[in-house]
Amino acid sequence: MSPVLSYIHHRPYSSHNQKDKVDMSEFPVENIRNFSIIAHVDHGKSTLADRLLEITGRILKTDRNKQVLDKLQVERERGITVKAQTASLVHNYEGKKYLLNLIDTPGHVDFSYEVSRSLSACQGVILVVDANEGIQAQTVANFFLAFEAQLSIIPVINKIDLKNADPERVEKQIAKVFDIPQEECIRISAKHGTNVESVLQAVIAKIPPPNMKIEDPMKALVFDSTFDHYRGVIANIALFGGEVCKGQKIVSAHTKKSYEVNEVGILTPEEQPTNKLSAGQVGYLIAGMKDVEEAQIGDTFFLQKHPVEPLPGFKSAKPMVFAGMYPTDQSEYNNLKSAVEKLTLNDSSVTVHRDSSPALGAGWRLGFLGLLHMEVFNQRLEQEYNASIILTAPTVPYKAVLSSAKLIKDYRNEVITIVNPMEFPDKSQVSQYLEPMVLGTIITPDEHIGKIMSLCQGRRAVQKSMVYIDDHRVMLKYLFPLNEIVVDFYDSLKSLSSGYASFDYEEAGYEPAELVKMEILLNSRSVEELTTIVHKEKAYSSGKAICERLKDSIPRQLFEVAIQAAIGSKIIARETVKAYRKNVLAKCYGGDITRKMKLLKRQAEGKKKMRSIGNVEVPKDAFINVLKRKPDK
Ligand SMILES: Nc1nc2c(ncn2[C@@H]2O[C@H](COP(=O)(O)OP(=O)(O)OP(=O)(O)O)[C@@H](O)[C@H]2O)c(=O)[nH]1
Repeated sequence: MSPVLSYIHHRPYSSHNQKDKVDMSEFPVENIRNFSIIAHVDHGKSTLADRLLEITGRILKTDRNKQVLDKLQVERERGITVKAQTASLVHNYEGKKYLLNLIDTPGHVDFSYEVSRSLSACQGVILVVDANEGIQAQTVANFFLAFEAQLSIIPVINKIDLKNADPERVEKQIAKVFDIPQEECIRISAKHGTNVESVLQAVIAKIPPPNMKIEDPMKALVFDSTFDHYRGVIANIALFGGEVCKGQKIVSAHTKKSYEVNEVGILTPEEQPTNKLSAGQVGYLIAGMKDVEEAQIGDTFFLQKHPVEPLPGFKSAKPMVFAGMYPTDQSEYNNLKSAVEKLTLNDSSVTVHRDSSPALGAGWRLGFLGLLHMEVFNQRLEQEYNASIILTAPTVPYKAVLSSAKLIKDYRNEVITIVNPMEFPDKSQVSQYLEPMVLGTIITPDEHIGKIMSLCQGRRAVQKSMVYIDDHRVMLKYLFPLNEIVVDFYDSLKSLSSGYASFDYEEAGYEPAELVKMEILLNSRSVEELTTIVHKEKAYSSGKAICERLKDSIPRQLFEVAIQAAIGSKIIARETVKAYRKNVLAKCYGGDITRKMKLLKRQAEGKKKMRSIGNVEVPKDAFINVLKRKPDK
């Protein structure tokens, strides 16, 4: 982390905040607005949020404060928002003072679950669209989330300063796809601050104040929660009625446990304690909860003396991608366990189940929202907890309808879900396998349609619709088997379209499929991390490709290594790595002992990054690389 980043990371907000304490008593409900900014990745949501924070005096106009709402190190490095953050802003308009609660939302397709939960605390959204790129797949997905939640939508065309900006064309797209009149669009440059003030005015004028009453019993919706080592769980809440203050006894509708409130306050975006939070307001609450499970997202808190009907929660996040995770060295198990526990405290969308395997020892089977989510989690474990891990091939949740003979023997449910390829039931016990499907939206300039259609066909997808959103851009809908898009579909799509096509997807149930378990063998020993469930039609090509790629990633050893792909006892592909000995001392003529020692030490360190399968040594990072197909060109 650069010194500037570390400054932001640890002390995100300047002392400017201290002078500017927000007095909550100044804000009756009609002067409150709760809103989110939604957009396709990179269309400028965080930049706009920063500008809004600046205009309202929450942060200073310096480069150091750039993208204040993107707090995690991975977010800064990857330039994506992973976790939603909240900030309360004060703004004067037409002689009145308003409290504007901005709830930041992540933009990537993997995190659309976070978007929908942020929206539940809002009455309106700012829909940001890039003036050059126009409407993209996530713009469409996010628009419909907001539309279905019946929120007011303020369309904003950003980056009008760009040379190729064409705000008029984007306004026409918005009118066509979303049925929003062109003249409602606000043209801005978030980067330069141009016209950003009118966005704030639109928030006040067009988004209704929350329709909630202080006289009603206290009802607080938990829309996010984080864990702090000193203070326990910090729950972000939106008050749908009544008031809550320090010292009161509250109850969780979900766990039925009661707590005494230690602190309430608003986020500016750092925590600022207040005397109380009232109906319509958004803020945080601390009540001695030790575990994020105690403040589940979607839960309702109420006062012990005044029980209420809980608010409708959200659908809980459904993991779409599963992988096994094991410590490279079993003696590291306990350290890794505590790192996984700490990380999942702040990311309740990861599911964790203990797992063990004869080859890899004790570990976990983790469920993620998507592959990016999995990579971000992995990166955080390595960066923040210095953990060294082995990840197995990601798999999607398949289902199997067990045949009656098998059912009678095991007293089991008729349909089982398989998240671990090692537990894939044999064909003889199954009457039907099912695979998860998704409905994908692709938006692309029309010159790439041909290549994209053949990419989709190659992924067993079925086209559902094709609509022109303007003269040159097309929106395609396809039904995909989830397995076909999980690993590298997005990379291929980007590379085929020179980066211009965008993609988003939603769940679309299950369909029958011919599935088989494919094992990879190294000198006849199965490599558990590479065992996958594949479609029968794809087994040969995928087995062949994995063997070829493994051949490139396995260094030559003292003996010959046979790499094979097998379905049951049938070998479907084979490659061979010829024997060879790498003599690291070969370059070391003469008798410089310290240099020899150095080279041997380096070789030993290299070996630590290897995993032995039987007597074959495989570099650890070979596993995930081997599974990634090369982007189709
Ligand atoms: N020229 C120009 N660039 C902009 C403008 N607004 C944002 N950008 C740039 O666009 C890129 C993406 O902006 P972000 O604000 O990080 O985008 P985002 O939508 O928050 O991205 P996610 O958080 O990953 O969803 C950055 O390099 C910004 O500097 C603008 O008005 N004009």
